[in-house]
Amino acid sequence: MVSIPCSDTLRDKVANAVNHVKKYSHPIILSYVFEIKEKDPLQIFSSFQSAYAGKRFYWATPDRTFILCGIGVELELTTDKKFSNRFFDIYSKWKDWKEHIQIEGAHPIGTGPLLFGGFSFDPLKNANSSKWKPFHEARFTLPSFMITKIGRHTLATINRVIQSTDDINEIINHFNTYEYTLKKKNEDTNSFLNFTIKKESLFYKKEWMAAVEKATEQIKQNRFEKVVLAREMLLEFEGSIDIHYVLSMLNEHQPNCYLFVVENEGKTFVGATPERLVSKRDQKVQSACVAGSIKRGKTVEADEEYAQMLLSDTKNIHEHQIVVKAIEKVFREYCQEVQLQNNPTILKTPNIQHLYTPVEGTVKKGFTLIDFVEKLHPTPALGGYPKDAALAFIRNEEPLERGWYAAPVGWMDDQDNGEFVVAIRSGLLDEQKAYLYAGCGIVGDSKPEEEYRETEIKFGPMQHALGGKLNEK
Ligand SMILES: C=C(O[C@H]1C=CC=C(C(=O)O)[C@@H]1O)C(=O)O
Ligand SMILES: [Mg+2]
Repeated sequence: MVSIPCSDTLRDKVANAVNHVKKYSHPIILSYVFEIKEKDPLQIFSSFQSAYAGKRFYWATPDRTFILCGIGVELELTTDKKFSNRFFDIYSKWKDWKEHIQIEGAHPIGTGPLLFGGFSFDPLKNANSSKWKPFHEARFTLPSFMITKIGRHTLATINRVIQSTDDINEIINHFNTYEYTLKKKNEDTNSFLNFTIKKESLFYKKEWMAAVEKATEQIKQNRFEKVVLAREMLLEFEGSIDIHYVLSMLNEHQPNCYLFVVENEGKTFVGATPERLVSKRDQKVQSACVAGSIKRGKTVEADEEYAQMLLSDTKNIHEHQIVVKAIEKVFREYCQEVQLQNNPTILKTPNIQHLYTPVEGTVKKGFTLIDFVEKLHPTPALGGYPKDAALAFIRNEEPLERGWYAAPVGWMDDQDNGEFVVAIRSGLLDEQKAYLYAGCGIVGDSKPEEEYRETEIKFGPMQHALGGKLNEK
């Protein structure tokens, strides 16, 4: 098992890093990666609750074979730039840092210095509240330390940003202390539901239904083809929401979904989304078209019947194909080879089933992960088509601030590997309040009542994780 080197070697590495800082007049990220005894990342997440609450993140893939748990904030990159600039501003800030990174230890993808964070859905939406303010138009953090679970392997990363004025002994101490903490820490971390829903508020039902009606009329007049309209639900609690409880519930009850948690001081953005925006590993990029929905059946037979109905439903196929067309276009432009199947299959989550078309490609030279994020966001599964007309409609008609809901959330490393999901089936937790979000794709033959019912199903996973009801199937 590899470890932090003995103090003499570590002292040499740190001295080297300090020299680099002096030579280039730029701080450096020194990153140590080593394998540790198998640990449960959920336990790690919660065992740092008291000392690091507000400074953690969590990420798990749908099959849970790749998990990240970040603790502490070593570096924070934010931007309040509008439009696409929010993507490129973050990218260029990270690019500056990439010249000043030193990694020690074998570091498979998903270990070493990586940023975790996300982007706003639409910087042009007027914010009437300060609800999402600390999240900025984009915010990414480099954790002080991180656990990466890859299959059965558990790896630890300890990061330190070294400034020219830093004391060598203090830096060495940083690595030794975190190494000790990571290897030893193993508290009992069971948590129980000790908060209860006091009040549930749904806003603007009439206005939302009217917006759906208006959208279908404009679609029929060919102003645009599709728009995604979302709703907000506010839950108020007796007692403080325990994020470890919420995350454990999502982990257990939302298989087949990505899990993400972004803590930002007093606020936490959390969700269990089935939808990948883009993943890039070396030159391979993958995305997924997830749009078109139907409920789960109570029996295997009923469930299959619903799946077959969805696969042949013209309204849902249309809703889905608009997404396929848009994602395919980006892949054809940025990739040299593109693979996608002709017909959608079914993606089932415990609450709902979706039409699903995965897309894969080999990236053309010169295009980066952020190029894909920028170009894809929002896909017509979250915004609509054409993009600008749909966004303008959402901005004017949707009675809520999306913040980071339906926007890209994920991670990226220093070698341009990373993955972003679209942050749906999610909520913003703010002390004793939780704001939940759910939307649906509106096309010409959408019926407001049916779309409303679809959003009710989509609120289900977060409502349940917060101690509320699990939508009956
Ligand atoms: C916008 C959401 O779902 C999207 C993703 C899958 C299916 C969708 C649909 O069928 O309408 C939506 O496009 C949401 O869950 O908040
Ligand atoms: Mg739909």
